[in-house]
Amino acid sequence: MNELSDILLFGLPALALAGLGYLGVRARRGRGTTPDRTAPRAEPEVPPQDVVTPSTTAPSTTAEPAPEAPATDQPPAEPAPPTLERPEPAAGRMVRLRGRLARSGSPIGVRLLSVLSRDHLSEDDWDEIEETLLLADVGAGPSADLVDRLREQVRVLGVRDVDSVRGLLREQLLELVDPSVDRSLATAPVTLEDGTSHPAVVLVVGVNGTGKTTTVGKFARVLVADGRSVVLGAADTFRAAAADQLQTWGARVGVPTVRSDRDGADPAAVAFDAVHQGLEDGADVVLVDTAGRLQNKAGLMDELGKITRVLSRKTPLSEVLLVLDATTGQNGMNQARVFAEVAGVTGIVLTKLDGTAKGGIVVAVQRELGVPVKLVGLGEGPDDLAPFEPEAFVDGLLEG
Ligand SMILES: Nc1nc2c(ncn2[C@@H]2O[C@H](COP(=O)(O)OP(=O)(O)OP(=O)(O)O)[C@@H](O)[C@H]2O)c(=O)[nH]1
Repeated sequence: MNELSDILLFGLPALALAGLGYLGVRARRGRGTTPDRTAPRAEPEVPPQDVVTPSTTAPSTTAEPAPEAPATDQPPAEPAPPTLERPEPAAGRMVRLRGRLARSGSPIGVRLLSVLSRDHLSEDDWDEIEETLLLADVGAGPSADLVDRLREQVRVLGVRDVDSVRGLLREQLLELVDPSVDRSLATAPVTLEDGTSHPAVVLVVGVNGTGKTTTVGKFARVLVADGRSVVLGAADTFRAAAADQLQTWGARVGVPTVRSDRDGADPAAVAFDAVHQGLEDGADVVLVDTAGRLQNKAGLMDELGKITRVLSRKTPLSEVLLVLDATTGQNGMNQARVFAEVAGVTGIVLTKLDGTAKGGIVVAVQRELGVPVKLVGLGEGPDDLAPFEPEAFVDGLLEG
């Protein structure tokens, strides 16, 4: 009953507000609501929504040019809708990591190989190898395992030349990252028992500043590049600018954003409205950004618990992605544990992997949580989000 009243109290007003925030699409089509006054004014390139098709088909990536303004005293024509961006396909983006790591200074692969190719490997050398792995956040257990296995192989095979050592190291690192894990993202619409088709709902959680909103924006582009229709839900109602930020990301590729105009609105209500909108539009995927402030575990549990409860009453959650900042090391691991416990995480997005020598956190977080890394952030560019590929990752570490 409480939950029902939550929806009645917060859901309905937020639905109305979200209607306002729906980039003006309804207003422009003459359905009587007011246009979105909160669309970021500093973004003149944001197209009017009626250029965009927020429904089952992928938004057109080129907009029709506006007709010439008539030379009469009629009201001035609307400005020409700008061309929507055409995001790059996501396949193969991981290879960028190599170049990005090379710029980061001391990739672990270079350090490991320089020790491993010494003529006689002393105890100190093996300690140095283990220390390098630890500094890269591989974690104590996996680092010790890798050193043991390498020691054994080097002893048995007696290899010293750099190419053979590189081969052994590559094999061992790959085993730690585990290429056999299923890293696919559940973004296909789901058919419920009653035969109705629902959008895949992806909830994105994580601590502020890890790159959550940016990741949701980049992920929308990945999906659009793949021909999917997407609705964004700005359930990070704690920071008003986060909704603007998300809306701008979406508008660049013709994806609508459901948001509330009220600071501190109920995030569960906004998330609910986003899913409702996705259903109404027949969208393939609804991506929901959350605030996830980690002031205390109970607060987080309340907030995320309510969002998941309210959403799953409408449609099942397809993915809960935890965004972690690769540069935060052990601190990131502590956050990961709390979120995994609270939110039922199904995949990790590791951001800021560019420019850090701490890529080993991929191994640590997967081992600790038993959840695979599915996406990685490789920079601040709009298409710098890549599906995680173990081979390309290890090659990036070794050859960066
Ligand atoms: N170098 C780099 N920067 C990134 C990456 N992903 C995100 N960022 C940057 O990280 C900063 C924080 O990103 P946001 O998306 O605002 O973080 P957030 O977690 O949503 O933070 P809140 O909205 O405050 O909750 C921004 O400057 C992003 O450009 C990445 O993969 N690499």
